[in-house]
Amino acid sequence: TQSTRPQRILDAVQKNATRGDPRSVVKAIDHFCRNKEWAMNVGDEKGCILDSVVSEVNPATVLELGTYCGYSTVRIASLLPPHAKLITLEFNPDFAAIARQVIAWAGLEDKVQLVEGASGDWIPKMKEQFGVKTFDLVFLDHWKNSYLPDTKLMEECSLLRKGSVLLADNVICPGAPDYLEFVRSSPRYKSQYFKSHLEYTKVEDGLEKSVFLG
Ligand SMILES: Oc1cc(-c2ccc(F)cc2)cc2cccnc12
Ligand SMILES: [Mg+2]
Repeated sequence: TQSTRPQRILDAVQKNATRGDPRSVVKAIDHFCRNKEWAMNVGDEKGCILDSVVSEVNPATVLELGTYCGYSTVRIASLLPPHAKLITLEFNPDFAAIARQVIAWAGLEDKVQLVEGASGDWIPKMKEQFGVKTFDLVFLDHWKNSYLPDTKLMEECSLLRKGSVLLADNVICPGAPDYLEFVRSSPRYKSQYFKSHLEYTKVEDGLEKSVFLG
């Protein structure tokens, strides 16, 4: 039977990465996607910026919107302090099934809760379902036209506190113009653009870091 690209990414991890070693999982996926098949992981260049923001925030609670194969989930979770929690939402069940196995291979299942479904449905349930009060860090990496509505929804659900950090991937390519306009013009956010490149390419892309001011 024909395999899918996420399946081939998982195979590359299971063949080339060491169980329980998150950095080797990240390296194996980057090597596969740079040399064999492009895939929409945040990648190593933007991934280093992600790592620096995670380390700076040192979050106890993280929400990731858009798991795909779990590449950024593994990058983030590998940097979290002992009792910190990462909740990652994935709409596509096939992606979620692969991501669970990638996260398990990295040995990070205790730090990660992967939830299948639509962000718009799950964001209002975060408090009651997962006992989350607020998120210290949110990584937006799902459908670009969901960035803005989901951000407004997180505000409405009081899931952001003074100092919560939003980090958004792909603000240039594919682009999230309405989101960028909002966080850059709103008095309730302090925004900063980190120029980079679309994963595994020379095309411009970047991450937008926005601190919620309360
Ligand atoms: O990092 C990403 C990249 C792309 C993308 C796809 C095709 C292109 F030609 C260029 C960029 C899509 C994403 C969708 C969701 C989360 N991240 C994405
Ligand atoms: Mg992305």
